[in-house]
Amino acid sequence: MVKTRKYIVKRYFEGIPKRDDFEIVEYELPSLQDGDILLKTEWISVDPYLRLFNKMHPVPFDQFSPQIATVEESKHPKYPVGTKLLSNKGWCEYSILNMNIRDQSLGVHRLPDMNGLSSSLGVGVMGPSGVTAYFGLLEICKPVAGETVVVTVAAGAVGSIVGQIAKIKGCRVVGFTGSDEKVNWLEKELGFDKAFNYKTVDIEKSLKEATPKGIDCYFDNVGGQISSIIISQMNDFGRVSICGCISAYNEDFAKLPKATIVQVAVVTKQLKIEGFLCHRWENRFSEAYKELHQWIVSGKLKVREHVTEGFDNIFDAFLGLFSGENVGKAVVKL
Ligand SMILES: NC(=O)C1=CN([C@@H]2O[C@H](COP(=O)(O)OP(=O)(O)OC[C@H]3O[C@@H](n4cnc5c(N)ncnc54)[C@H](OP(=O)(O)O)[C@@H]3O)[C@@H](O)[C@H]2O)C=CC1
Ligand SMILES: C/C=C/C(C)=O
Repeated sequence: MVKTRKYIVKRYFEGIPKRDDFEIVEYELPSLQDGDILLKTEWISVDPYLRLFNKMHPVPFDQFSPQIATVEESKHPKYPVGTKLLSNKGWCEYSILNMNIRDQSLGVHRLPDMNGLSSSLGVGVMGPSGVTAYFGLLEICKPVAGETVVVTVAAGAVGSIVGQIAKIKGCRVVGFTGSDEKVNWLEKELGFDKAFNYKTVDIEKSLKEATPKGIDCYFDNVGGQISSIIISQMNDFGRVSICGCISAYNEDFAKLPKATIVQVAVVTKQLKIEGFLCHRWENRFSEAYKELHQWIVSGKLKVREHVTEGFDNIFDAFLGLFSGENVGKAVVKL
């Protein structure tokens, strides 16, 4: 018998998530049945969308999130001991999956070939964050060399990849982020042409100065007033990829502060604005992994992880997303 622990959401979040919205439950897993595999979790991803989709299930529910686990015992011939899987099994130490009766909501995938890279990247650049940046930028913004790309939440898991892909494609890249340390990292290490701390600069003025040829593409991770300002400064036929709006996730959507309307700019500049969920390109993920991997090993794409250690610290790692603690992808090592 294997003893395990998992986080259960016992109450919906109101405002910023609180530790006692969760309960940690310890229990024994049953013995394996035909088709079952026993998974030992190695890496857990904490993501803004856990906040956004908090009310998707009736409470209580097991906290979902991407995680990487290794098969420790197997009663399925195609998943021998040692196989590494990415799934949405969430915040738990061990779990059992039946691979004959596949639960689609768990999104179980074999880890792509990491060729020597850390398996933790399977929840980051070689996983959901990578495909979000890759397809969200290339398929929706379709940046062309010489164009100007702006990205918000630029030092995060998705934004830091977006900016670097745009540079690889020959664009001028401007990023907004929440600290001077992050600004330095973007400019000095990732090669952004310009980055700003949105907490301390005049956004409208700084953006104008940093984009002398205007803005052709905007990758929006944040929503709110900063996005309205960026959209209002776009060039004719600009493209906006709406990836997320983290500035609103802890707010009551019915009482959100007003942001400047963007319709005037959208109509007069004939902008294209499209939201997306990364799963849209699921059947093309391998294409993205191949190219992202090549960029990483050739040194064109730099990857940074913000690693928290230990099952008991998962909640703190999650909360850190909303105060800007992480630089790069936030992951928890079990
Ligand atoms: N559409 C899709 O399929 C997907 C969408 N997403 C979205 O992409 C965005 C980025 O996610 P991800 O890269 O994983 O997370 P990050 O690694 O970027 O972590 C969160 C960061 O958000 C910033 N932040 C937090 N609260 C606020 C706020 N109130 N205002 C402005 N910035 C804030 C902080 O950075 P800072 O210091 O810069 O403020 C923080 O470090 C999110 O909106 C997420 O929902 C992610 C994955 C898939
Ligand atoms: C799958 C993730 C979606 C968002 C909006 O974060």
